[in-house]
Amino acid sequence: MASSEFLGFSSSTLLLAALTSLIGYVSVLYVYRIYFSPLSHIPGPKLAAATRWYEFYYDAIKTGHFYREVEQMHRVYGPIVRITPYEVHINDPAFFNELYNVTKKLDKDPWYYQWLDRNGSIFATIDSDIHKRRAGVIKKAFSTSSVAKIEPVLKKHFGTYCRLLETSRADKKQLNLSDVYRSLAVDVITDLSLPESMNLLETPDLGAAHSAFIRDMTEFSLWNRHFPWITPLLLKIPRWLIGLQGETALNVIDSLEEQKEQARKVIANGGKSVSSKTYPVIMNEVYKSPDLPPQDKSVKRLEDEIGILIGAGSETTGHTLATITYHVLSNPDVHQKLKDELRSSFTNEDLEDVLSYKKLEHLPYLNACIQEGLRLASSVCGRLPRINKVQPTTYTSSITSQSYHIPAGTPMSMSIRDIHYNVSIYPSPWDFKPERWLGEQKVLSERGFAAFNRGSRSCVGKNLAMAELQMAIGNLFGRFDVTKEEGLGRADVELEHDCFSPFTVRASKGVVVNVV
Ligand code: HEM
Repeated sequence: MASSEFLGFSSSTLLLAALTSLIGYVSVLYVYRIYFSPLSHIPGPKLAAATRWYEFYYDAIKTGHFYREVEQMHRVYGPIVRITPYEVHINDPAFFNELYNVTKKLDKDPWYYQWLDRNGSIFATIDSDIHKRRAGVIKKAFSTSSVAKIEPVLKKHFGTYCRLLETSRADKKQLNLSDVYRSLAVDVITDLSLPESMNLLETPDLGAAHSAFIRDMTEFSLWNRHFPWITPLLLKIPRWLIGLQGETALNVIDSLEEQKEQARKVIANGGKSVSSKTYPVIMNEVYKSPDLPPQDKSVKRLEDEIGILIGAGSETTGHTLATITYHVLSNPDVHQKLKDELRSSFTNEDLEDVLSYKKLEHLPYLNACIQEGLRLASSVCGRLPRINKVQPTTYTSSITSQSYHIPAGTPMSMSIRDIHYNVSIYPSPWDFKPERWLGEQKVLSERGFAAFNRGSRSCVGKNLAMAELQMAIGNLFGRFDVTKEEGLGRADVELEHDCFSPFTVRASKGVVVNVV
């Protein structure tokens, strides 16, 4: 047999046959997906309906730009669009409560939520029943009464934050609050949940390297969504080889290893606190919980939970705080009103010490600024796909009254940002207007508010987050005089890359301020 032949066929004949088969397969798939799929009646661009490579291009190659395509699809095709061969996206505030509530037991979409390779965390747990079991312990730790008990922990970390502001004032040195806010949130969440706290605000770079690591890892993970073998494979590559890729790749690997180490410590100590922590440490509580089976206490599952607590607890809070700070400093009237409220509500003696959230939670203007910041920041910008495994769903457009049948098993997603920027709920949605949350407009504004999502999969850290937002903004504007660094602009807080968390343009230096 000649080397260029196989079973009597020449190599060129074989190549032609392979090519013809491939073209045939792709054509049949295209025709099926566009004309015969159970989703073929849902409007949307044909290319997006034909192949997931469309999303891949904007999501992975263009780093989190698919959201822009989805927004454009809605402008062209209306409130429901087929954004991939398998998924529909809806932009209609009237449908939000139907999709995200406590009564319907919807699953999360495994394809979408696998991107961080944290599949054992409550965040990425797909099945609603397994989620209920796992989330119980963590929800208890963040209930209003539990957050009240950890006030001393908050005061300690916000004390460090206020000292940094004082030092910055004394040394006349600018402060990058984008980094400081993220690090502050990491210090709080790691103190509350891990055997060892990270104390990033006590490091020379105030945690800037950690913020960079979270961003690099999250952006890289977009590729993992499309090729879920990438992260597990990366973790098998020897450290020296990864080192050839540079510092960033090493930082990612080292931080992941550190999280694994913390999980091992929880197990090795049998869930007992070995540090000076006198309050229940969340991961210890998870490990000791009688409600969880042994498989829910493996190193990998604890490690997944730790990674998510750190990421979810810091990026969201950090981005929201940076957004509020930028907008308050950019609106002199708002800035003045906020300072007036804070400074007239406390004595000089009160203002010498860290203001606790218990003193701040009832101040109307402060909380209006926070609500408005949560809305504009929409710190979870990723779409949130849910699946009803059992029953089909009917979506009726609140605008055209047209109904669409969505088969059981279809991922259906909505984006919090779409609701928060809807003109019928929030007129001039791009403007920072704390007044929306006061007086008569408040009812409508609150009806649309979804920063922490709604229903059974809503944010478990909401109470902690609110306390942190109140303390960070209340202390900053109540106790310090701050000005914007020249050049600071809206792009420094605006969503550019949707990595589930909103990331700004890479060139941004963050929200840099002077304390005067
Ligand atoms: C401004 C701050 C925050 C915002 C805007 C926010 C927003 C959200 C949203 C929208 C979700 C739902 C995600 C989904 O449906 O897939 C969520 C889930 C979650 N958040 Fe937050 N979050 C914030 C702060 C925190 C903090 C401080 C923690 C710390 C514990 C935290 C931990 C979590 C966890 C663990 C989940 C997954 C919950 C589950 O699936 O049961 N978040 N958050």
